[in-house]
Amino acid sequence: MSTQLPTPTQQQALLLAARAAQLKAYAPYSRYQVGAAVLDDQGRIHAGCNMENAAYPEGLCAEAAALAAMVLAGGKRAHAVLVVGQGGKNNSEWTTPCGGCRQKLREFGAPGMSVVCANDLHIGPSYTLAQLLPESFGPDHLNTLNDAL
Ligand SMILES: O=c1ccn([C@H]2C[C@H](O)[C@@H](CO)O2)c(=O)[nH]1
Repeated sequence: MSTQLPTPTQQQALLLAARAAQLKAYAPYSRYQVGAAVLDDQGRIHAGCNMENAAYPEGLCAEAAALAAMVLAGGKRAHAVLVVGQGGKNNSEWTTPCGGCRQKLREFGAPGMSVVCANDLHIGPSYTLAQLLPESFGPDHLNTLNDAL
């Protein structure tokens, strides 16, 4: 399976959308604002931001919000996702998706989907989902359910 790195133009479009979303993040508790943008099977981009809650576990990650926007718009598969968070000291760090978001991306990722990590200043490394979530569990394990789809 070949990895589908987004083109430089697509990466820039994803970064712009994710950055715009990041600026709208509701993160009063952690003060860690995250934006995410997914490129769907129709070439469209859907963005999301994190949304925290006074009851802390009820918070939502940016990747989950972006995937929900894709689903709402009728998108079926994410071909690429870009996540942007704060870059830490000297902007030398990148936000990588949390474990729960890796599983959510597993549900909607096209084969070879790339996960691009960025911070306020730089586009950083890209990963495949297989790198981020090896030996993963997914819809194909639920054969009986799949038969009904
Ligand atoms: O991949 C990630 C990692 C963290 N967060 C959010 C959750 C929480 O609101 C804040 C700090 O963990 O960042 C995301 O949105 N995506």
